[in-house]
Amino acid sequence: MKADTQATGIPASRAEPAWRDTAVHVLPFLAIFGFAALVPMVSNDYWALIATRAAIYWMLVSGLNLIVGFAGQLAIGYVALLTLGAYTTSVLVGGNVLPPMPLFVAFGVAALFGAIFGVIVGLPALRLRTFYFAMSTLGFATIVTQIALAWQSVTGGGIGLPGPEFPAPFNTTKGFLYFCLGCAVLSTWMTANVAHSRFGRALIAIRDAEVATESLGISKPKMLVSVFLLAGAFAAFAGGLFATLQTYITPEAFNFDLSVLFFIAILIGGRGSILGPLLGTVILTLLPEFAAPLAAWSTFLYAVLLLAVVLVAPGGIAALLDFKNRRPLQSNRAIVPRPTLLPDILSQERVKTSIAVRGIALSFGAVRAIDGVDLNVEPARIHGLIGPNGSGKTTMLNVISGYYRPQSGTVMLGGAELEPGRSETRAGHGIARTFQTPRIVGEGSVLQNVMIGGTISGQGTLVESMLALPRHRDDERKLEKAGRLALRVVGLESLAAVRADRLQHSELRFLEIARALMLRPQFLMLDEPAAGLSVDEIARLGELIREISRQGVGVLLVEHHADLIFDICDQITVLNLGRVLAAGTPSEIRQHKEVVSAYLGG
Ligand SMILES: Nc1ncnc2c1ncn2[C@@H]1O[C@H](COP(=O)(O)OP(=O)(O)OP(=O)(O)O)[C@@H](O)[C@H]1O
Repeated sequence: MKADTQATGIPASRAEPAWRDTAVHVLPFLAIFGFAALVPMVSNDYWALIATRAAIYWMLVSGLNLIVGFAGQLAIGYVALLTLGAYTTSVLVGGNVLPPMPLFVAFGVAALFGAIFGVIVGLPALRLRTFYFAMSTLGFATIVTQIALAWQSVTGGGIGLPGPEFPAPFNTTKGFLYFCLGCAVLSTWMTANVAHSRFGRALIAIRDAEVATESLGISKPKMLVSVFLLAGAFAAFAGGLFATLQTYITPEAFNFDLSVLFFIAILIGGRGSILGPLLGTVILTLLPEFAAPLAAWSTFLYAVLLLAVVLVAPGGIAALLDFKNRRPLQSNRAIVPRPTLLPDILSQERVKTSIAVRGIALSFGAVRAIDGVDLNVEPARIHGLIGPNGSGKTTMLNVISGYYRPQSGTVMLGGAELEPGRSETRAGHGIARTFQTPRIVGEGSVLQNVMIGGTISGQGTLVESMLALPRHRDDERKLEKAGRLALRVVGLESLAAVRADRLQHSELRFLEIARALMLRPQFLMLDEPAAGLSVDEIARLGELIREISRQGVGVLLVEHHADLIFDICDQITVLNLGRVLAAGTPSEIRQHKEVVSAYLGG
């Protein structure tokens, strides 16, 4: 099992020997599960039952963690899926509706129901923002409980019904604990595999850098639906185990406190981690045992604990355990790109087509941001787009990259129109971009951030990643190799393992270029890449951009540094108040009277 001890959920460095890296990540899990396995030998049945409960809760939380901790979706009412699984298995095994079903078939059906309802509960996340989505999941939890109460002929209503019984050797306290521990180990392994895959990285990117995710061709709806399926199945399976543990279930067993426990376990554990939320689940399951007189106040206790964690360690348990990122970084770091390595990473297929922008107009209310602009981005050429603040440069870039839908005009690529307002389609056409304000996953390592750029090049499915099958391993090998190469190209390889939010602003700009290169782009659009860079860094950036274009890539460069623009561009378009003021070669633009007086200065 490969799992993390740091806040990102994904191992950052291979600098240490592989076995030591693996051991450091796996040992805490072995210790926790090993300790749980020893409980029946060193204690009584009561504590074995508590350990069983923690294992069942963790099975649910491990799936929910991908939704909350990784994808950042506030699914609070997940007790609904526990309830669904508990009633489905109990009803099917009990034969209330159909002839009694074999136990493990009933668990399979429950997991299937859980997957389907997991998507139904999750769908609002595609449209609703944060708290509205949280409310919708709570609403679902209430509906499920009400159905369990009202549908007496099947669920027994308020009186309830017996949970499914397990056959030997799992029909003893010890046997059932080991069965649940086995399920918990399996769910940890599967979710850790997802977390360490291109899917896990994409989920974190959806959470922290959604706009960048779209530019890399990652489909948020597809990603979210996949994890809703997975988490729903895990939660319903856990529900079946919960019903067995309870021996008899009534709707009151599935109260709001449980939903809060699952959710807070992830928050105090730390976003984007597996070990943190596992520890969070264990702590919250044990808490009422050690604070028995306060058991009725459990929600209050959870809230206090959450508040304490937010105040003392905002990154949760995972951040406390992230020792690697406490080491000080070398100061006076110089970024030294290696443009000569570019042929190894860029696509060798050269396109002859250009991006042709015709008659684009876009207003924001009364502000006419772009007013009938034409321009071409040609392969192997650098096209500079300059103009005063507010002249429409970034808006133009956003129209080409599909973030804005223009009110009129077209963006063509080799004779075919690029779909307006569909940014996630551009990566597939080989169009990459960077952002005026770097959009990165701060809690992710530099290498992970770059690997996110290659997400769509992977071949394996989510299920293959979950089970660590060969295509997943192959994808990871290739992505890591390409990521390290991209970092060498931009000169950041020595920072591969460092959390991205520890980087200097100039380093983030080069990091975004490395991420864009992972798409092996035919076109690269750079939004003020020299902003905040020193003179030396700008010179190196210029050389890098020039070499990128020499490799056949068409570059659109939005920039305020006139020296850089005139130094490296083949063609320049000057915008003013959303219109083309001038277009031509650098020497033509230098002599353009209006440009000189309006923008370059006398
Ligand atoms: N999302 C938006 N909503 C409303 N107005 C916007 C929006 N985006 C841009 N604008 C307006 O459109 C105009 C063009 O903005 P844009 O950011 O494209 O200019 P720019 O040339 O990139 O400026 P800068 O060099 O300062 O980045 C400005 O007046 C800006 O205020």
